[in-house]
Amino acid sequence: MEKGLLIVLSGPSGVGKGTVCSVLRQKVPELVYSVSATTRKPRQGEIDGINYFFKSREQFQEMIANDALLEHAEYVGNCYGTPRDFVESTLASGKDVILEIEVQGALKVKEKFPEGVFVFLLPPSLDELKSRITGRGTETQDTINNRMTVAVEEMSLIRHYDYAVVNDEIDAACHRIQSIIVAEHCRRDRYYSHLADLPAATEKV
Ligand SMILES: Nc1nc2c(ncn2[C@@H]2O[C@H](COP(=O)(O)OP(=O)(O)O)[C@@H](O)[C@H]2O)c(=O)[nH]1
Ligand SMILES: Nc1ncnc2c1ncn2[C@@H]1O[C@H](COP(=O)(O)OP(=O)(O)O)[C@@H](O)[C@H]1O
Repeated sequence: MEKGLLIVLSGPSGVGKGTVCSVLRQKVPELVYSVSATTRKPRQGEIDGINYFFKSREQFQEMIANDALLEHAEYVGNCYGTPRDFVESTLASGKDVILEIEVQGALKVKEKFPEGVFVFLLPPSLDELKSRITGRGTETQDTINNRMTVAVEEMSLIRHYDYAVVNDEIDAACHRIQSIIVAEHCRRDRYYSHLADLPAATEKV
């Protein structure tokens, strides 16, 4: 069976990754979202196992020691990581998986899955980024400042990505990502055996 596509979506805090991902999941229900582990405290309304697997530092270290994470990174004082088994088994079953992760983790995934599709979500401007993260109302002023500093560093790594998508309008950004997924499937179809009868078919013409 063909493996599914691994789609990695990164972008600075507040750019709209979570929002775009949840709209994308409604539009493309067959796309499987990987739930990360984190040591960050749950925000109001976040549910363990749905938004994240919320872990203590000790539990997170244990996951690392057991090689249970495909990648992990520290981001503004908290640890985040992608559970390995879920991603590998879902891809092996032929389904597409989307990871919503920061840049350091994405670059580690790229080493292991160079065939992955790496998409960077950009804000229309830095001013708009700051007003989105402030408007969300989940972070203290200190955290917002730290995240803005990290955002600028992160954006300098965009050259490692295959695609840049500006999140000006949510639906337009989702549409662009859907187009990327369709295009990547078409690109990979060049190699796969389900087209094996094509030469025979063309010979007949
Ligand atoms: N490396 C890595 N980063 C992750 C993972 N899960 C989430 N992140 C990233 O960690 C950063 C902080 O996430 P979070 O605290 O939820 O803040 P938010 O993305 O601004 O809502 C974001 O850039 C996430 O994309 C993961 O499994 N691995
Ligand atoms: N295209 C957009 N236009 C305006 N606001 C947006 C857009 N995308 C996301 N937002 C808002 O920006 C804030 C941050 O979005 P969120 O998805 O939490 O970002 P991230 O997951 O990248 O940190 C939220 O309040 C969200 O409603």
